[in-house]
Order: sequence, then structure tokens, then C-alpha cells
Amino acid sequence: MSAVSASPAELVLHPRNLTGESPVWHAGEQALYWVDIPAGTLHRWRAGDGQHTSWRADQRLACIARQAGGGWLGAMEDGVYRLSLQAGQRLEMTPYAGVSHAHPGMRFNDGRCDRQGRFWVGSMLDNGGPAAPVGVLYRLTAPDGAPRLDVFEQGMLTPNGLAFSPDGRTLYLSDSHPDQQRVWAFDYDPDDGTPSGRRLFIEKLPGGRPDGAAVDVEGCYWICGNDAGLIHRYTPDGRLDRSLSVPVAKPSMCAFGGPDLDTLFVTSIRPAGAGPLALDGALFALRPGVQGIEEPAYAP
Ligand SMILES: O=C1O[C@H](CS(=O)(=O)O)[C@@H](O)[C@H](O)[C@H]1O
Repeated sequence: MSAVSASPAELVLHPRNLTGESPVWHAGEQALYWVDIPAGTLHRWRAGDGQHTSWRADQRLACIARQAGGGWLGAMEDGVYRLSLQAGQRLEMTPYAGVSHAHPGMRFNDGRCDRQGRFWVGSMLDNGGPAAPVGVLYRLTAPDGAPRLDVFEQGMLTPNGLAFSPDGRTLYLSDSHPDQQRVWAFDYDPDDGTPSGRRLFIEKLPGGRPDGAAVDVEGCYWICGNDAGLIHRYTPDGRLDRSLSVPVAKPSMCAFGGPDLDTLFVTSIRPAGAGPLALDGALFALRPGVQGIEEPAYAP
């Protein structure tokens, strides 16, 4: 394994997220948005003045995507909603695309838009019981204005790690469950939004389980090593380039942001029993020395 760099991680904010996920940089606002899944909370941190605001929904909120025309999409328990940030820290939810899960207790999980603005999102069982391979990978589009969720992969435990190469021709997908811990790559047709040629991209991380991910301008894949406090960078040919550490065991997802897109923001998970002084559940920033790419908004 490549050397782990001494931790240059900066603590941005400590909202004690139970499951911080889905960091998304909003360049227009120079702000980072992310969610706390079980709390059903959307968070915003403004880089300019450090202001932190959060909004609460009445369902678990798994991931978000900016909408091209403004506002946010949120993938929740029983569907994808349009989110409106209300005064009083309330999140107004307008149904956009409903889903019929195969089992009770399922919800959405990781999600990301492709380079053309189609929204990809996975689902998983999260009912407090044992996991089951019932997770699905969906693609959300709205041909002729009518939203539809199409199924592409099935039998997943914890779909995660969604990312697209800079040219939009490779789709990455992980399954972070302990029984899987793999990352796959697919050829991706940007014209019709179809993946093919699934292949193993990473068999096993050198530390941790493969959770959320981001791609940088050089096409390298940054993946959080959950349970190992590490963020790993892989080259497009699947070689481990380096690993960076964060001062918590459970980094969950990363996203590039900042005025020059050269800051890697990392959300984290706060396990039950974390001590009052523990940093678990905080938001961190790293300076990896490489820029990210502005991630597309949902543009059906
Ligand atoms: O709920 C979730 O949890 C897992 C992380 S963990 O297994 O709880 O450590 C995470 O991978 C997943 O994305 C998230 O939804």
C-alpha cells in the first residue's frame, strides 16, 4: 500500500451527524450542502462566513442533487422529492418520483448525476435488522417531463461510491457492506445513459470499506475507507495512488469544493456510543493538491 499521508485534515464543523453523507458543492453560493440520513436533515455550510444552517424533513434523507433550474432533489424513503428550504428550518417536500421498494424498511442511499444530468441512486434495506441483497441501482430521468426510475442493477447490499469519469464514459459503483466491499467500473454511454461491461475495479481497499466517492480532474477516483479513517485515491487503471487520513474511523463520502475546487470535503458517521469529545460525525476538509470537477445538476 502507498504511504498514508500525515493527516492534514481540517475540522470544518462538528454537527455530530449520525450518518453524514452526500456532500455537494454549490459553486453559485460557495456553500457545501450535505445530509444526515437517519435524522432526515439537510445541512448547509457557507464558506464565506462559516454560517451553518440545517433543515429537517419527516423522512430519512439519503442523498441530494442540485436541480438545473435551482433548488434541490432529495432521495428519501418512498421516493425522490423536490426540496424547498423553508424558514424555521423546515424542509418542504414535493413528491417527484415515487418508488415501490421490494421490502418494507428500504430507503434510498448514495446518489449522483451523470455528466448529462441524469440522476443515479441506489436503494438498500435499512430496518435495523440484518442486511439483505435487495438493493437496486436506479436511473432517474424525465423524458417528456414525466419522471421515471429505471432499474439497472439488483441484488446489492449497500450501493455506494457512485461517480463518473471526467469524460462521462465510466461509471463507478461500490457496495460498502462488509460481505461485499467491492468497487466496480462500467463503460457508460453518455448519449443514452446506459452502463455496460461491468468489471471489478477495486477488489479490496487497503483500509476500510468502500463508501462514498468523488472523481478529480485527472480522472482519479477518491473513495472513503469507512472504519479505517482513510480516503484512498485510485488512478483510472485501478492503481492505488495514495491514502489520506482523517481523525475519525468512519469517513462516509467526499466532494470537491471551494473557490478553486481544490478542497476535498469529507462527511462522517457518528457511531452509537461515541464519546462527547469524539469528532465522529464532523465535516472535514483536506487539501489533496488536485482539483475536482464541478458536478452537474439534475437536468432531466
Ligand atoms: O447507513 C449507512 O451506513 C453505511 C455506513 S455503516 O455501515 O453504518 O458504517 C454507509 O455505507 C451507507 O452509505 C449509509 O447509508
